[in-house]
Amino acid sequence: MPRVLLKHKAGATAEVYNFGATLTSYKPTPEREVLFVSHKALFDGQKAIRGGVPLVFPQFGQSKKEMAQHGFARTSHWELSDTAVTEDVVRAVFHLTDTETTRMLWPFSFLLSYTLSLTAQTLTTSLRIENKGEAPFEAQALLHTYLCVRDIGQVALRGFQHHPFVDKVAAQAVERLPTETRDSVNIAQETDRVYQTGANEITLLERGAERVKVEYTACTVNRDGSDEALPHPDCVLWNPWVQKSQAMADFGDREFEEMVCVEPGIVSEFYSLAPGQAFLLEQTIRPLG
Ligand SMILES: O=P(O)(O)OC[C@H]1O[C@@H](O)[C@H](O)[C@@H](O)[C@@H]1O
Repeated sequence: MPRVLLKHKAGATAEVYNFGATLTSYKPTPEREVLFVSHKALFDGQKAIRGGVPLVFPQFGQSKKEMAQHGFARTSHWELSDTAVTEDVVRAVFHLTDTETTRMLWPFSFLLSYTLSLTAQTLTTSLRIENKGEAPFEAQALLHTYLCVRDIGQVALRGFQHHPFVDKVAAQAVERLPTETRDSVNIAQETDRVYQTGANEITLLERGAERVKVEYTACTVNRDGSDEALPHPDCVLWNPWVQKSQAMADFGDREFEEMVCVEPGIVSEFYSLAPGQAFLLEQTIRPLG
């Protein structure tokens, strides 16, 4: 399958497949991989790639049953529309527009532009969703970032404290959302939470040492170019743990020990975009230590 390799003169590299515009590798140095991709991931141009950073759009989950879980962006073939190399940044831009197939699933006209910017120390992935039609539409979007870890038992995540969350594992209706009380969140069971966080920054620690930071923002861009930040972008925290891992054909039974997903997005509701308006959802992955 076609893919694009970004190489920074300082040594960092990134690899992106046109299929889903899925980022599958980010190495800040030749020896260090930041992203997790399952050994059983399929690269068949049909199934979403299990790992890296699949793009979720226009729905998170499957509230519209006629559309696949997490939408069609991650299983569509994107076009490489631009590349650029400057003194500091290596950049690639991918585009996806509506087709007859997408309009059958979701009857709207859109332009998705996905920009990957590799610097010596960071990788920024920026998804711009523009309403190209004449009617408003409602959508959700998320950057489904799979981070690799050495041992999930030694992992802690900072940045969720004080934020309300929906616990998708508990799956029972609650009158008021619980709030995260822990400064450091560890993972010792199936975890699937939508944090309604305004923190905009999650830090992953391994054995007490900071390893990687995911910084993120979301905003609406108006027709005239002005923008308004969404004060509370969401961040999903996911680890399938034992049973869910066994149930996934494209994921190893014990691979839950080697990954955790930190997924910035706008998913706790559907967001409305007027004609000509756009959403910008952006994350910067910053390896540390
Ligand atoms: O198997 P999929 O469709 O890639 O989804 C993986 C997971 O993605 C997460 O974002 C969801 O919160 C989980 O509920 C889901 O299981």
